[in-house]
Amino acid sequence: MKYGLIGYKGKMGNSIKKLMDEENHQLVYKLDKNIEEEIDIPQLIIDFSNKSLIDKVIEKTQKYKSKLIIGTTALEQKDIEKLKQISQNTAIIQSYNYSIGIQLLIKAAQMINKQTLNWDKEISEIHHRFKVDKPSGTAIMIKNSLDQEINITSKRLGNVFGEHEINFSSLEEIITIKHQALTRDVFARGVLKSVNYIKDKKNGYYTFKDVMEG
Ligand SMILES: NC(=O)C1=CN([C@@H]2O[C@H](COP(=O)(O)OP(=O)(O)OC[C@H]3O[C@@H](n4cnc5c(N)ncnc54)[C@H](O)[C@@H]3O)[C@@H](O)[C@H]2O)C=CC1
Ligand SMILES: O=C(O)C1=N[C@H](C(=O)O)C[C@H](O)C1
Repeated sequence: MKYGLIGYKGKMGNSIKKLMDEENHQLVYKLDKNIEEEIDIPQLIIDFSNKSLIDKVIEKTQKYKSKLIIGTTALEQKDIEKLKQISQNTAIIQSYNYSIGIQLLIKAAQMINKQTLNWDKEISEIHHRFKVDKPSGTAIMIKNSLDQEINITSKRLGNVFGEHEINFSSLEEIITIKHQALTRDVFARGVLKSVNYIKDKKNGYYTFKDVMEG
C-alpha cells in the first residue's frame, strides 16, 4: 500500500516505518518539522505527530482522498468531531493506544468495575521524560471506558515506553491490574494490524477495539 507518514522522524514514526518496510508498503508522502516530501499520492495517511498538526492531518487526508490511521494523543473533542465529519467520505481509525494488551486491560477493568461500583478506584501512568502531554491518552481512554470520574496520576521517568495501572479497593481488599509496554513496536504492530483492517473499508469512523474485534 502507498502510505504517508506524518511525524515520520519521531519515535513512533521510526518504529512504524520499520515495520511497514518489512511488509513492503511504500512510503510516498512524509511530513515532519520543516520538511514535507510528496513522491506519489498516498492511499493511507498514518499520523503519530502532535495535536497541533490535526488540521494539517485533516487537510492532507482530504487533499489525497486517503484513508487515515491516527495515534496522536491530547486531541480535543472538537478535533474528534472533525475526524468523524470527514469519516463520512473516508475510513478513519483513531486510538490513543494500538497495543492489544491495553484493549484486554480495558475489558478486564470493565468486568471488575461492574462488580465493584462502590469501591475506591485510581488510575496511574508512567511514561518517558520526553512525553509532552499529561495524563496519557490511554489513561483517559481507560477512565472513559469505566464511565465514571476516576483520579489519574502521572509520572514522567527516564525511557519508560508506557505503564498503566488501575487499583480497585474496598476497605478489606485491593485488586490491581497493570499493563507495561516493553517496546514501541507493540503499538506499531497494532498499526500494521489496522492497515490490514482499513484496506477494504470505504468510509466510517473506527477504533482499535473495532480492529481487534474485526
Ligand atoms: N496511539 C498509540 O498507540 C500511541 C500514541 N502515541 C502518541 O503519538 C504521538 C507521537 O509520539 P512520539 O513518536 O513518541 O513523539 P515524538 O516527539 O518522538 O514524534 C513526534 C514527531 O512529530 C513531529 N512534530 C511535532 N510537532 C510538529 C509540527 N508542529 N510540525 C511538524 N512536525 C511536528 C516531531 O518533529 C516528531 O518527529 C504522541 O501524541 C504520543 O502520545 C505514542 C505511542 C503510541
Ligand atoms: O507518548 C507515548 O509514548 C505514548 N502515548 C500514548 C498515550 O498517551 O497513551 C500511548 C502509549 O502509552 C505511549
